[in-house]
Amino acid sequence: MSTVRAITAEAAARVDVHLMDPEKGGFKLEQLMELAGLSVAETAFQLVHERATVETGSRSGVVAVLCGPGNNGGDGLVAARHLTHFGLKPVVLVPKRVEREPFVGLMTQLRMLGVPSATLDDMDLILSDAVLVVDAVFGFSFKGQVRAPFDRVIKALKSHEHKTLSVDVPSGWDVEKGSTTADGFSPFALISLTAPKICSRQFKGRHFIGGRFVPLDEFNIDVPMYAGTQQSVEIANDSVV
Ligand SMILES: NC(=O)C1=CN([C@@H]2O[C@H](COP(=O)(O)OP(=O)(O)OC[C@H]3O[C@@H](n4cnc5c(N)ncnc54)[C@H](OP(=O)(O)O)[C@@H]3O)[C@@H](O)[C@H]2O)[C@@H](O)CC1
Ligand SMILES: [K+]
Repeated sequence: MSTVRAITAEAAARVDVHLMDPEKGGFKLEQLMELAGLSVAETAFQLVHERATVETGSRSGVVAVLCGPGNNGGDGLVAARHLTHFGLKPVVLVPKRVEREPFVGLMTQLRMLGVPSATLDDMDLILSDAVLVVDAVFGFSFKGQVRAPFDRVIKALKSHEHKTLSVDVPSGWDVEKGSTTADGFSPFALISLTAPKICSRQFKGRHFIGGRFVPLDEFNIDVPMYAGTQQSVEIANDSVV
């Protein structure tokens, strides 16, 4: 079995900076976020269909997308937009609005598509109704103890972990140490962007890699073998080293 090397939070931030340096990577944040969000949406769509819920009509087809105040949250907003075009029914929950781009534009795009934006008061209802929950609350820049109002969000995610896909890092996990409590939040699926973070060595669920924009060999990262037009690849959950 082939292995995939995990990277530290610091290495992940370094890759980000390099990619967005006009003299080096030449990317804009919006471009990377679009590709990251597309890979999240593709994976979420696959998981919804595997669970045979949309086809049987037994559930609502609602995908709850919980978005935090950083770029992880931005990935969630992009994913919600793609999911609408894929024929699913996302509902976004953004507990802390960010009044700068690309967040403002992404929220406008969602409004134009008629994607509902829920409040914390609706959270429990929406999570219960959802066929899949996308956790885009915190990514590789999360530090310390979860602060309000996100403590409430992480607690609610715990109750729905059996149907939660986490983006990049299970929210609330230390990016290196992982879950710091034995009975902590443990999502059933994770999509690591670019490369798994160190904490994912302890992750036991279904593990995907997405964010297909890193040049091969450039950062000493194990870029997975994406097939054809695929934006994400599933890896064996004990293959992260
Ligand atoms: N190259 C790639 O792979 C790409 C990756 N991308 C994505 O970007 C993600 C990294 O994004 P990021 O750096 O903006 O940080 P992220 O983790 O979303 O959160 C920061 C926010 O959380 C807050 N916050 C922190 N700790 C907290 C606490 N304890 N309790 C409460 N709040 C806390 C913090 O607030 P502050 O501490 O600043 O007040 C800040 O607002 C990455 O994981 C991936 O998903 C793509 O979009 C682009 C290409
Ligand atoms: K997350």
